[in-house]
Amino acid sequence: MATIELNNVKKVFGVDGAATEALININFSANKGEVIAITGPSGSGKSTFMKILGGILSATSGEIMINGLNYGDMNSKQQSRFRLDHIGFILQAYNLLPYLKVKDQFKLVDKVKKTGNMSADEWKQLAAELKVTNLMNKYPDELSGGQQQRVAILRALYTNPDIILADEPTAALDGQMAIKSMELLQELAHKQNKTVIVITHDARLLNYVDKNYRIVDGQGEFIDTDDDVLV
Ligand SMILES: Nc1ncnc2c1ncn2[C@@H]1O[C@H](COP(=O)(O)OP(=O)(O)OP(=O)(O)O)[C@@H](O)[C@H]1O
Repeated sequence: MATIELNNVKKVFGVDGAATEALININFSANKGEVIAITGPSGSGKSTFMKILGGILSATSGEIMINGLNYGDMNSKQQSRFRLDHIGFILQAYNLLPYLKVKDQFKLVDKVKKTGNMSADEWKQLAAELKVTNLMNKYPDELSGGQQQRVAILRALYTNPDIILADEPTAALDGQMAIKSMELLQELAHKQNKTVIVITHDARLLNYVDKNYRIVDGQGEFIDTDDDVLV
């Protein structure tokens, strides 16, 4: 069974004359243990696709199945709980809370999700790998973009999600750290059987993915990962 399945998904923003068809007819599936790149030109629908996948945005029509459950059948409370338990988001805006020091971002997670998070040892080890150990007493606005992005990766992985949705997770990182982060995501998929879906414009990262789902003008298809068509 696929972990994620989208059938005939459509998303229209606005109404009548002002309507934008961001996604026209999306059919997509992802399995456990896979890293899938989402590529395509600017404005083609990639972020919209990712938001629908993560339940941040609802589809205009179509079916979204995650871990065998129909997302559309859940009420908003069930959807929030499902997201917390199963999905790790690494978004462009880093989703760190501005009024909390880095270390307190994790304490907050412990309050809302009391079980199943990383152990203290796992957390320390990953923090060291991502080079964020010495940033724990800082507020997000005291960090560079790359530092915020690395903390956001740690924060997203802290809950041990089985699905990781990342919107350009390496955009603010230097080359070496970008590769290291992709290796980390690939390892999580291949060794821990997680599903990793990554929007990227960076051709180098295609070396770390199993499939490339390309979206153009709201329509998507799987293409060969050797075709490094990104824009
Ligand atoms: N909240 C919104 N309201 C109205 N239109 C929107 C909204 N969000 C996105 N769109 C439109 O939907 C289309 C797809 O946008 P989307 O952000 O998904 O593209 P993208 O492929 O992620 O682009 P980029 O690579 O530049 O981030 C665009 O035409 C965009 O203007």
